[in-house]
Amino acid sequence: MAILEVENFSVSFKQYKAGLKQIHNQVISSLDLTLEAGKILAIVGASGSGKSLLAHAILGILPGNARTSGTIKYQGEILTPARQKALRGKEIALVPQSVNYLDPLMQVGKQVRTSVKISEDAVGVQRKVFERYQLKQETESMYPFQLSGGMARRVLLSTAMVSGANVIIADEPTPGLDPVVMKEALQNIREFADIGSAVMFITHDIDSALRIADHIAVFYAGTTVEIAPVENFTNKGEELRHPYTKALWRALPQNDFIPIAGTMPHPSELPTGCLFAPRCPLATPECNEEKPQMRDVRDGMVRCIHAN
Ligand SMILES: Nc1ncnc2c1ncn2[C@@H]1O[C@H](COP(=O)(O)OP(=O)(O)OP(=O)(O)O)[C@@H](O)[C@H]1O
Ligand code: NI
Repeated sequence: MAILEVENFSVSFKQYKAGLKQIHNQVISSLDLTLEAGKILAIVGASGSGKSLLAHAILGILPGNARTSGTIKYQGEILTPARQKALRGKEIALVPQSVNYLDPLMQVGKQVRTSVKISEDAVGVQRKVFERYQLKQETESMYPFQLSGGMARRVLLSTAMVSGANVIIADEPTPGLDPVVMKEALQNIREFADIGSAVMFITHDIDSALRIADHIAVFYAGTTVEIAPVENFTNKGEELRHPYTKALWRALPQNDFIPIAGTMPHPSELPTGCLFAPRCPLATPECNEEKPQMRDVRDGMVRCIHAN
């Protein structure tokens, strides 16, 4: 069941440069995606491709100078700024990357309790979740600066878990972890889906996405180029649809380990046609004419006129 639907959604920033020259940064373009209950959609893409901005758009925490168009619906109804504010941290929760999201001046137990539903026993729920994540009871009276990295990660998970949110957005929750801790962190994210939440898992790392996600959305220069079931990431990538997804897959060390030539275009200088065309081995003159629409191909979606 679709819980969150992003439809034809775009985000841009107007910025002034020296001499009052105005530049227009199109950071998310015509994006469509859907989060389903009990499923993980991983958002995979290079740095600067717009992953965090999408998360912030859903939560309603974009910077004030951002302009948006298109719609985001939660349980079939449009998410207005007022609704986003009311649902944030309750029905739509963020698992942030960094402990900096915690209030440095508040004991962490207390912080977690503020996310417990009003109808429930806050202290009891917080202690239970700390036990679940193997945080000793004395942790509750610590301040964020006293936590180790691992403890901080579990406190952040606790906050999302006690909220009982229907939508969990995890933005790069696993950078720089050793393999054992990584496995646990990924398992923790999977658990949110297993108890019925719709999960958006943002990561640079295709490998960790493939370990827990149901579908992978590949981001490039502010939009999805492909949404594919994880099973398609196999062998030489024959089942994948977009040349960029195939190239990303083949670039992994366990595959051909061949980097993709060229760089992603900056949001102020997007090509008029297909955003990937300047780097694409399959590009033809038509690719430069207009932006390809996202279309259904087999059991996935792709934005490429040549895909089949
Ligand atoms: N407040 C802002 N004003 C103008 N441009 C911005 C602003 N915030 C982000 N951007 C631009 O939007 C683009 C997308 O940024 P975003 O943080 O969403 O990328 P990301 O995919 O999350 O990258 P990373 O993997 O490094 O976290 C970048 O080019 C960034 O410079
Ligand atoms: Ni980011």
